[in-house]
Amino acid sequence: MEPSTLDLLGTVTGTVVVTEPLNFWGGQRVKPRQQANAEPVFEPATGRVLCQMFPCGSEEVDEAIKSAHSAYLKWSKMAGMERARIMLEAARIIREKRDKIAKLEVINNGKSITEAVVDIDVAWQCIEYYAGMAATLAGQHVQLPGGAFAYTRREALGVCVGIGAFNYPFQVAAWKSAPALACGNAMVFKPSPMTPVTAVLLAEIYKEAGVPEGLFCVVQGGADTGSLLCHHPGVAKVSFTGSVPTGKKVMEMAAKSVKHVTLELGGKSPLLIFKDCELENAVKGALMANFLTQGQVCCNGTRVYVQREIMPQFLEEVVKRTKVIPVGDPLLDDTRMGALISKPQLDKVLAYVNQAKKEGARVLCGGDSFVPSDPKLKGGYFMSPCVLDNCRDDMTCVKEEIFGPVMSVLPFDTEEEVIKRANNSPFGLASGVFTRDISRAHRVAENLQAGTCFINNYNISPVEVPFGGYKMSGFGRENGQVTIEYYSQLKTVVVEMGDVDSLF
Ligand SMILES: NC(=O)C1=CN([C@@H]2O[C@H](COP(=O)(O)OP(=O)(O)OC[C@H]3O[C@@H](n4cnc5c(N)ncnc54)[C@H](O)[C@@H]3O)[C@@H](O)[C@H]2O)C=CC1
Ligand SMILES: C[N+](C)(C)CCCC(=O)O
Repeated sequence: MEPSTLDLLGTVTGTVVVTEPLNFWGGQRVKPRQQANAEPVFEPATGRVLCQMFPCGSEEVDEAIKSAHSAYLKWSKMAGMERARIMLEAARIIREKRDKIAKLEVINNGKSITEAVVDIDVAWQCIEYYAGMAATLAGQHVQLPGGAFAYTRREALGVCVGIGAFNYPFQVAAWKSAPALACGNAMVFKPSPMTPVTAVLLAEIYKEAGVPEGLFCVVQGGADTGSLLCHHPGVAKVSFTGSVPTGKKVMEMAAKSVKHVTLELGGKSPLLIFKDCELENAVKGALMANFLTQGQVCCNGTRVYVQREIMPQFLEEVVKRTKVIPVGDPLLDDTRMGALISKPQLDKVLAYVNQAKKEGARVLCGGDSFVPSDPKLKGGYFMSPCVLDNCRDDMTCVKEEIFGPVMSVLPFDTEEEVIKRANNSPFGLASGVFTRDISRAHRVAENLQAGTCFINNYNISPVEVPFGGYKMSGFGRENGQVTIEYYSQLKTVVVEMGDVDSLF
């Protein structure tokens, strides 16, 4: 019997099997055309197969894009207020189904339910926020000589493609689709092949809210399906979230037909903790900067620079708190850290810890695979959160994005020195500073080369503020007013009121 993926309340880890089709276009779930190349999708907390992911081939991608295009023709002609009303309804439905969506997200992603609930809240807030902006889209009127004038129209781009990473499956689908839809576009979304099960819920919710059929489509697949989308002539824009190497490929593919591109890529963000900080907040900030979603967060502040005078107190406190983070069944309310996304990801992160040891870092806590006492979690991809001391800027753990719960702590002496060291990275997604000196805080924020700087907190990303990278962390933004510009184009209309003054 096919369980309904939204009939989950009361379920526990290790019990859900998803058999319903995970593609969505033409206003409904679509069965995969072929069973070839199926990939098992795992429940990270148990290592059990949750479902099969059947990648879409070129005919399916084509169908989805055609379906999105016909919806775009209707949607883009509607008034912003009309679009807003439907988007607000979608936000309301997400709010209503929040706990069930969060539960499925946990089962597929492995993060704690406490975090997943916040993710789903951020998703509906994002849709609500852009619903509010849909009716504000407007052009300018420009008076010209002789009674002539011009006006500008802010128009949709067409069919936009969203490609997501595994760490925030539902939220990233909302972050991309909300501004896209507000501007009058349609979207074809491809989730990560490791987390295919929740994007289709968003598609159903948009449909229930009243969008034209095909406006938000979901195609499943990995790199091959992704490149079909990036090469497709019917696509106007690709918004990509993922790693730097894949981002480069996406940009290259999009360049062939000059598609618009937004790239939200990886990071190795610095967090600067000055001796005049409020230490307890700085410690809490460092934990928030490193351990959300088992450390698999692009904007994490994984290079923690601590001013030498307060290093002993900082380390003592941060290690004390890291050691007591409850790791285990992600569906339990008390759990604060669940399982990493996959066995290969867990092995990769553990290998980074070993490499760090070889290069001279000292493990102050964690860094080992972890087997919870509950027997059903024996096959899960858990590890104990890790703090590394004795780090230097030239170590692998300080230079490369680990994408796991590993914090590298480094001492510094002066502001000038630490800014230079913090900026010495090809990445530039986020950064943070803890200090009580307000001039220093703003000076540091000005001088750090990153798309975001958090002052006296970390990893707070309200939908009202832009999020995105500098340097190799990408370009374009998500969230905030400015993202409207990344999902729309400006037309200038020039109007003559007199006779044509021809030179010929
Ligand atoms: N800046 C941001 O907002 C975020 C960045 N990331 C970054 O993503 C990485 C981890 O996520 P992963 O899912 O492992 O990244 P990934 O780059 O392996 O995959 C991301 C997405 O790209 C697709 N893809 C892979 N090859 C493709 C190709 N040739 N053409 C088109 N699409 C292709 C994948 O199927 C997946 O949907 C980390 O580096 C992390 O920092 C993750 C989350 C947020
Ligand atoms: C939600 N937040 C801010 C912790 C992370 C969002 C970026 C990402 O998708 O990794």
